Amino acid sequence: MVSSAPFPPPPPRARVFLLHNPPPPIPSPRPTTMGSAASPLDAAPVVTPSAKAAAVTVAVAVTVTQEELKRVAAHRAVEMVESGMTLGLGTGSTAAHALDRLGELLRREELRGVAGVPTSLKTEAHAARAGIPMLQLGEAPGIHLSIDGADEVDPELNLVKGRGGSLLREKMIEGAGERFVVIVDESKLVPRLGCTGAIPVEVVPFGCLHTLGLIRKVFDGLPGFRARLRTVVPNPKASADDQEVPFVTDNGNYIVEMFFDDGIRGDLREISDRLLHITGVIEHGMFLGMATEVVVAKKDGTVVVLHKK
Ligand SMILES: O=C[C@H](O)[C@H](O)[C@H](O)COP(=O)(O)O
Repeated sequence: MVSSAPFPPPPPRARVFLLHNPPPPIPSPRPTTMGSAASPLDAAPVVTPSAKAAAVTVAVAVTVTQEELKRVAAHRAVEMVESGMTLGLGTGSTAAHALDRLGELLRREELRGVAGVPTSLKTEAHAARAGIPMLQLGEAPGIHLSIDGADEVDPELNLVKGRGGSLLREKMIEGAGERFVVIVDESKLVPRLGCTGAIPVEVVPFGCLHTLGLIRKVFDGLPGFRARLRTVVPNPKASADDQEVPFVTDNGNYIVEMFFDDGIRGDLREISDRLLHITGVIEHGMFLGMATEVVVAKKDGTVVVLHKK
């Protein structure tokens, strides 16, 4: 169990802060209801109640984007990295900020002797550009800490991952480490997994439509449940008539997307077992009980760290 925290429905993806001139002071870190340190957004000052009043007369709109919130969460997680650590390197737009920050700290020699195990080919290429030394899974004696984004985080810190298609390597690497720190902006907090989009399932290409049928049977009769094979248009400049083809993961597999009206309900571990029991299913994107910490960058300018209980 985790401490109670508000898990509202997804909010708008940008926030307008009203600033006065001169900007209000950055508040010092303060404890939160989750008992962890809060940090100010380093991209935009936090508006204090008195600043809000002043803003009525002299207002300058500054938009703190979702991208900036991702960066703030990523930088906070990288503060947990120590020299000599082996890291699981996550995949996605939030994890990309962590890669850039790690590269920067290694270049400045504020971190030394750090190596990363990449969770996708894309991350491998990004980490190489950032100058992060890399190891393959199994080469490292152990993974001290993994840092990765998530598509959704529920109140128990269960996750949906893999909407970018990288769930299998992520689960292998992040499940092998001592700590798994998830980095998200506030919009990723949900009351139930599957509220905001698909829960992906990686399947072998052979007989994929047969496997799709078996996955549908797990949720037989559930109102609103839908499942489909993820497809892509091979050439982005293709005409509307061009055939879509299955999306192929780094492992040469396909992805089935499961959709639920208002999220997935029931015993998630039992549902996980039933899915994994299907021959043809390789792994699914529910990461149950794996996250040890979740760093949440909030629109109000604070960063909250939720801990697994
Ligand atoms: O396959 C993709 C990964 O699981 C990502 O960690 C996840 O989709 C979150 O990505 P982003 O940080 O871009 O929202």
